Amino acid sequence: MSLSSLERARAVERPTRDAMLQRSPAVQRFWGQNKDLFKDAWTEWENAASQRNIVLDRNLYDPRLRDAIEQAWEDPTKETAVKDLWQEVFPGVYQAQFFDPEHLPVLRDYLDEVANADIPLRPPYGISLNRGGAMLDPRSEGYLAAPQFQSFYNDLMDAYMRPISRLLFPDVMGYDTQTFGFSIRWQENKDTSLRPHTDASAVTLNINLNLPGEDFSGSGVSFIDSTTRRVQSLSFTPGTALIHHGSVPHASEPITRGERYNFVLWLYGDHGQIPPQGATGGTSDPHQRWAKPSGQSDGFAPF
Ligand SMILES: O=C(O)CCC(=O)C(=O)O
Ligand SMILES: [Fe+2]
Repeated sequence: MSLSSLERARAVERPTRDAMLQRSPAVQRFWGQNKDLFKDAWTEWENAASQRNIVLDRNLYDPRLRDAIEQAWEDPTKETAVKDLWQEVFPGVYQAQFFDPEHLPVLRDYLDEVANADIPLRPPYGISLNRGGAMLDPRSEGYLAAPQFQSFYNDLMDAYMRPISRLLFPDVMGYDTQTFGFSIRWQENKDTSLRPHTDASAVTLNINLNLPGEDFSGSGVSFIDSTTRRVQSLSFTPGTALIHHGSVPHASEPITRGERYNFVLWLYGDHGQIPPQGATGGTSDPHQRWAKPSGQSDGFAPF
């Protein structure tokens, strides 16, 4: 009897955490050789599993953000309503309510089902290996290839993140064709913090996925002003997001109690290009900002 893709994906022997941390060539081969198998397995899982009744759609967004975004797509000259929802909370760092806390359980239930699917998922290992996280973009090996998730992710990147980035950071225009993303789960005594760093992105959107009442202690993200050296710690409430140039130095402070969940999403240009330091951005008009670039993914993954 022949096994289904889902059964075969579940049966594949997985690389150890040590091998992943060492980035051994065998790990690379593992993801490369099983790429199509895992993609097929996610499709099969989607058609069969208990998450069938979970719908990932625009109801997840904060209603004010969703309305403003939808109006701007209809009439880009109304884009200021989107910009007005973002507050500059540190030089070059903006905050807004992004997902609706009341609807976040839908996304979190879905991600729990993903974890239970028992299909190998590659955790993010940019700066350290995060146990509870997953790669989200098709350019990444071992990404979350479930079709429903992918259409939600694509809409988030194309309809929300890119125009918001262009509005807040005019220099990002043209350095935003490529998408990249991962999820993180911060846990006390496990994956607790990240040292100060910059991201290899033109722009980074960091969206909190904690549910109302799902509290944690510590785990702020501190930002460093490159000009004044001032440091400020920013904290997340359920569904809030921060957006900043990847070049703004930041660090994840230790989590001391509970868990914090988030999506970290990047845009950058073809071949990993980011805007030159100090660029102010050319002149683009609203209709150019509210448009999806025609190019394809260049397949380049920063990590
Ligand atoms: O703690 C956070 O949410 C920030 C994570 C981060 O900076 C990164 O993954 O590059
Ligand atoms: Fe970062």
